[in-house]
Amino acid sequence: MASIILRDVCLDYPLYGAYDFSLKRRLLGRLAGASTPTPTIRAIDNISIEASAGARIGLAGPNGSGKSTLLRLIAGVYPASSGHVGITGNIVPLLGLNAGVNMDFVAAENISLLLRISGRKPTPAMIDEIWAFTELEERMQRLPLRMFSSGMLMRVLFATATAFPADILLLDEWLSVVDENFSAKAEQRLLKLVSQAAIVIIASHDHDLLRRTCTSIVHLDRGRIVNTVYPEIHSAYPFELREKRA
Ligand SMILES: Nc1ncnc2c1ncn2[C@@H]1O[C@H](COP(=O)(O)OP(=O)(O)OP(=O)(O)O)[C@@H](O)[C@H]1O
Repeated sequence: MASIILRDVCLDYPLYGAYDFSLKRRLLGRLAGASTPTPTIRAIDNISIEASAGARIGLAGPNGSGKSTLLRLIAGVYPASSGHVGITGNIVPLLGLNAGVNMDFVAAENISLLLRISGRKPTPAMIDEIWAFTELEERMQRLPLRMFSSGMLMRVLFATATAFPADILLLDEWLSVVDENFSAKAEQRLLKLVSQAAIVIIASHDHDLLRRTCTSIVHLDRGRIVNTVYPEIHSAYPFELREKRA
């Protein structure tokens, strides 16, 4: 049974390069007996959330409030700095372009890589099916991803990430660069994935979208939960995928 338990979770990003970390300065500091802790920024500050099957959670809040970081933490991209994180179920994170890909590898290799990261053993048939969904020319399978336009890249990543059902689906900025034709097809595939997933978490600036689709909306500010509201009417289906970003 899918579940998410976050208890008193904090996440600090190290701020490499934001200060003077020259070797000379650090050596002098060491000689003088001073310790030089890496400065950090607290992006997630003491957050507790529990979700079980059926939960549709919206994350709202101004730019920099921690929505994307929280999704990445749940996806396991970043470890928590403190607190307890308990996740049961397989996660499909749709967290934007480039996550987990190597732009110098050819498209087919990247599809294999992404499938392996998500715990599957890629077969030629799987890769062919994913490629067919992209509707890109056959020859492009053997080109490095850096030669793809952003829309083409999005097609490959989307087709791969949504190829298998998820227990937990995480949605951040998504689909904004895909052209009209692909978008309708992608929307159908995503709606199917949303309806099959036990838990869905959506980060968005579109409050109408969140009210229509979520069982609860968590408002964040500076990494903290300000409040949680429970919209009375929601539906897992009629959802507009083109988010309005602030
Ligand atoms: N890789 C990083 N390194 C250091 N700090 C980061 C990094 N990513 C995000 N931050 C900081 O963490 C905080 C939360 O950022 P995050 O991207 O999670 O916010 P957000 O709510 O998703 O914002 P937006 O609505 O603009 O997408 C911000 O203060 C941001 O500057």
